[in-house]
Amino acid sequence: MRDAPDIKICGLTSEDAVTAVLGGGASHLGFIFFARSPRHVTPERAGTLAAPARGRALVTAVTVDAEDDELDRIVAALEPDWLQLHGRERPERVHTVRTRYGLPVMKSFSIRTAADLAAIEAYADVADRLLFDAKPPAGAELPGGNGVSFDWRLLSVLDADVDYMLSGGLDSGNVGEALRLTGARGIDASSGVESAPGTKDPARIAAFFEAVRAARGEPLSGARPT
Ligand SMILES: O=C(O)c1ccccc1NCC(=O)[C@H](O)[C@H](O)COP(=O)(O)O
Repeated sequence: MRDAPDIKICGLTSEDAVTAVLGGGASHLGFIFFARSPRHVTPERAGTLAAPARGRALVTAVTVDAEDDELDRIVAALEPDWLQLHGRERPERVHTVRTRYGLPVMKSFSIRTAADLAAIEAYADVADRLLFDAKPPAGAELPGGNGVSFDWRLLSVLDADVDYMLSGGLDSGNVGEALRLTGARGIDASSGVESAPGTKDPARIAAFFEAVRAARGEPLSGARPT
């Protein structure tokens, strides 16, 4: 059987959500630093929320075309394990960020068609991991967290050694199919585990982890032998 996929739950804004995500067994917690997002948190608030995750899951700071001074504040207050660059950062910028902070960088790509995958080649030597998200719908305010999926079959052309997280509209109802189709080594969800934009729902979070376990043929947490 494949290794269990990394699971990142993104856009955490409350202690209850952090507890639910850690309880589910997330490998990564994501905090959003983008003022227009309903999931935006300050670096200081993210640092407080992330405290219980230390040593249990990797803390990821999600930024969008951030300048050095903003990244300096985030890194100082949050001490993230990963930086996720979710804007239009060019390979040179990814390299600069990675070198400046000495942290691994996950670079996001907006995917709608096969042609959108051509961009990844230029990042092969500068990004530690890729994240494939759906291209935002026309008129969307946010570059991520839109709850829309792309055609996962597009990823079948990738070499097996391309390390990526799959995101975009994942929820408990479709994550099993997404894993089956892509074999992704990492998955990322945000709005699919919310009851309203920016409000994570512990029951939906639990259902998401159960769906991943079910897809892997693992015992469900409610059905484990005592
Ligand atoms: O989630 C946001 O509000 C957001 C805002 C600005 C940049 C990135 C953002 N999210 C990044 C993520 O990694 C999300 O988890 C990813 O886009 C998937 O979101 P969803 O489709 O809602 O599951």
